[in-house]
Amino acid sequence: MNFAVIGAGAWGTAMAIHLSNMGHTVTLVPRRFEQALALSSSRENVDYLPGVPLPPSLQVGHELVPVLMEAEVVLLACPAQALRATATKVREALGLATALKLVLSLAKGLEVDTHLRPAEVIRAVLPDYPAGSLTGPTNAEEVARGLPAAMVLAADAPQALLESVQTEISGASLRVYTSTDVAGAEFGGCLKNIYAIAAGICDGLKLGDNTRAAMLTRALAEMVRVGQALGAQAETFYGLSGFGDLVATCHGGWSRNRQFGEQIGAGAKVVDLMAHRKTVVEGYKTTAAFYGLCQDRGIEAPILAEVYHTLYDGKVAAKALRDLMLRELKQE
Ligand SMILES: NC(=O)c1ccc[n+]([C@@H]2O[C@H](COP(=O)([O-])OP(=O)(O)OC[C@H]3O[C@@H](n4cnc5c(N)ncnc54)[C@H](O)[C@@H]3O)[C@@H](O)[C@H]2O)c1
Ligand SMILES: O=P(O)(O)OC[C@H](O)CO
Repeated sequence: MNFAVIGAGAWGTAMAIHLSNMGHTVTLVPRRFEQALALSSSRENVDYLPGVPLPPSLQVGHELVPVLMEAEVVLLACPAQALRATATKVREALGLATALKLVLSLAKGLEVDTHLRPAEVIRAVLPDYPAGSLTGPTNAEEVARGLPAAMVLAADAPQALLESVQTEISGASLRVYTSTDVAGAEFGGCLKNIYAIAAGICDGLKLGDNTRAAMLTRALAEMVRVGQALGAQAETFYGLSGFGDLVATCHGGWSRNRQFGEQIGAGAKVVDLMAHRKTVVEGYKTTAAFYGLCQDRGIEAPILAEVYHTLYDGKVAAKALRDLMLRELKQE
């Protein structure tokens, strides 16, 4: 199959490496021309995924027009806040002669101004193509190194198309499940970043395993409540895109969302952390988006609300935790 991966951060690069190793025709298209040149010459993404060589068969492109003439599946591998602009570039470069069958987001965040999920953003920009997300517990470096992982392919697309893409992406190192609950799969991937920040805050405050277990369990309950209230199916949150990604991200020493929370728990200022970032922490803006949604719709999400107050209102993390602990008591 012919894949175009638009965006060459850690995750786009890792997926391009995986697909290329599966024998597919893959073109990785970085945002900047200089990055395309650097990747082509060094055959390594030194900025975002150092230490993993690009397979010789992986093509690095810069011009979208020729790439999109051949691509059957386009993976949009940028931060959530850049998804609309990236999808717009795709729309502008798509000619009448295109093989395109499916557009997938790899991003895990809501668009902060509109509160839209990734597939909704894609659909708004590219209404003529089936859209969805490829999501789940997948740290880029592990996927790039071929360590076994599993994911969910959720899209509003004909089942035969979903199954054929599932087959093409799956192999001994990546097992892909399909889902038609696009909202549930996407909400899971977005929400877990907020709770990974919360888990990191607990680590930064030097709390124990009991705190972490309590936080994760209540976070899952909150994900189900928020997701269901927004139209997703509860059971999706117990799968790879929900529980699976929550566990991976909250435990993973590598997770940028968890590390960000850990620094806040240890006393760092959010503005300072955001000012010096090169890589994306999706949970930061996505917390604001979900907080707005929950306020608008009257959805009770106390952990999410405390993360919001910690990130945006200068609330001290230890006070946020204490307020969660001292909420009114209730049945589980
Ligand atoms: N890294 C992972 O392990 C991983 C795994 C699964 C999903 N994701 C998700 O994939 C998405 C991309 O993450 P990543 O890890 O590849 O990011 P990254 O932090 O490694 O790189 C950021 C990328 O975004 C690009 N970028 C920054 N601002 C942009 C803009 N305004 N317009 C277009 N592109 C812009 C940069 O050029 C770079 O390619 C995120 O939503 C993330 O949650 C990441
Ligand atoms: O490093 P993070 O926190 O962005 O997490 C990356 C992936 O979403 C894990 O599945």
